Amino acid sequence: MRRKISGYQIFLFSLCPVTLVFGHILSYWLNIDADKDGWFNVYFVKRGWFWTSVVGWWCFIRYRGLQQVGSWKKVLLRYVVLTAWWLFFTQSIISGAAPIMDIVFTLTGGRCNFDVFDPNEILQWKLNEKFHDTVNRRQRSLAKLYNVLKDLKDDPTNMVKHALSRIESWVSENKDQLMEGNYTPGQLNEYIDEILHRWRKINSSNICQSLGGQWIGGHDPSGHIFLITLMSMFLLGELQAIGKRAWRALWKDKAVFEELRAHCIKILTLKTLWGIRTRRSPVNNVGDVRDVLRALVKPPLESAREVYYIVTLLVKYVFWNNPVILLVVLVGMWWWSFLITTIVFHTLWEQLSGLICAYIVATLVYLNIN
Ligand SMILES: CCCCC/C=C\C/C=C\C/C=C\C/C=C\CCCC(=O)SCCNC(=O)CCNC(=O)[C@H](O)C(C)(C)COP(=O)(O)O
Ligand SMILES: Nc1ncnc2c1ncn2[C@@H]1O[C@H](COP(=O)(O)O)[C@@H](OP(=O)(O)O)[C@H]1O
Repeated sequence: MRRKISGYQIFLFSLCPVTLVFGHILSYWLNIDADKDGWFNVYFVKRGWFWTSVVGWWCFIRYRGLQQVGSWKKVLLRYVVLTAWWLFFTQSIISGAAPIMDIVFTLTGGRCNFDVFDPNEILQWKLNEKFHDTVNRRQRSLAKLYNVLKDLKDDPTNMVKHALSRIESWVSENKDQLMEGNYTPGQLNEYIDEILHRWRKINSSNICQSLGGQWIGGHDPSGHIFLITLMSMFLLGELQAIGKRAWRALWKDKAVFEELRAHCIKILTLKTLWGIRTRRSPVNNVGDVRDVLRALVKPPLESAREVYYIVTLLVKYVFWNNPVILLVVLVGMWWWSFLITTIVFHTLWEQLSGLICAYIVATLVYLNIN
């Protein structure tokens, strides 16, 4: 018998593909800059599986409890399958072996590149502006490369020494003290490339990054699109099972909003220095200094107490009673980052391969959830 697909499942299975198409269309009109090193990307998206696991796991505990062994076994199995696929696809879990996305990249002609100097500037010795996309990243990569080359300085030729001195001068921006040698920038690039590839098997983007190299040339399935598709489908997929309970809990706590309103009103109507009437002395008709002092100290203390009540209420409402709010916020954040990736980063084919690899596995996992 054919199973009927619900409206929610249509949303679940179409969210990422539709966003990819939407983002691709937007990319023709929009020309935006996205900061790869921004806190949102570095601390949230790039550690996305961690946040997704914590929030998903917490929702599960709060809505299903740990007693119903039957239900958590199934959830755990789905979680393990998705986690294993994320690990195999994006991380080097077996020592020496590259993750699937990096194998695809190297098989299609990509490699770790060390074109540090501009080969066309033979006399000027300029840094290659295509070596990493921002000045900051270029400087950081040069610092890494410098440290690696320093460890290799026992190399019999003095080319390493030469490369080192040139990179050092760029890192410290002390270009005038360059030691001249009989090499062209292109030769030095080739040389750095050759010794590093000879010294170490650079088969993953992580190793390449740690040496300061640039991972370019092949088909590079988008890690962000892959990870965000997997994370969103996991969170939204599990929401199917806890959704009704979560929805009921959200409305059961309505009294909280009344309480919050009352505390906010209290803050807004607190008597300030200007609102307080001082008692006047019958002798010289001067205001009571104690009243003034009270007016200075009391309102801030009372507002601090009210703010404390508001924060406690909100934390209890969101984190303890309704963690589904965290889940929805997280999905919203992932969706936004996904959209930015589709507009700014990778080719369409690289976005599609990232999407398809995550989508197929997540769809198999969530098509027959019950
Ligand atoms: C709603 C109900 C949900 C039910 C959940 C049920 C059960 C869960 C059960 C158990 C879970 C137990 C504990 C969970 C808590 C913590 C575990 C967290 C473990 C981790 O994941 S730690 C590692 C975190 N690492 C990341 O997140 C890295 C992600 N980043 C990447 O993969 C890459 O940076 C990239 C692919 C995004 C980009 O790569 P590049 O292109 O830059 O190379
Ligand atoms: N939404 C986003 N916001 C900021 N940076 C993003 C991004 N999507 C992708 N990137 C960056 O683009 C590069 C390719 O991403 P990916 O292959 O994971 O899709 C990565 O750079 P870095 O690896 O140099 O940090 C990544 O951080």
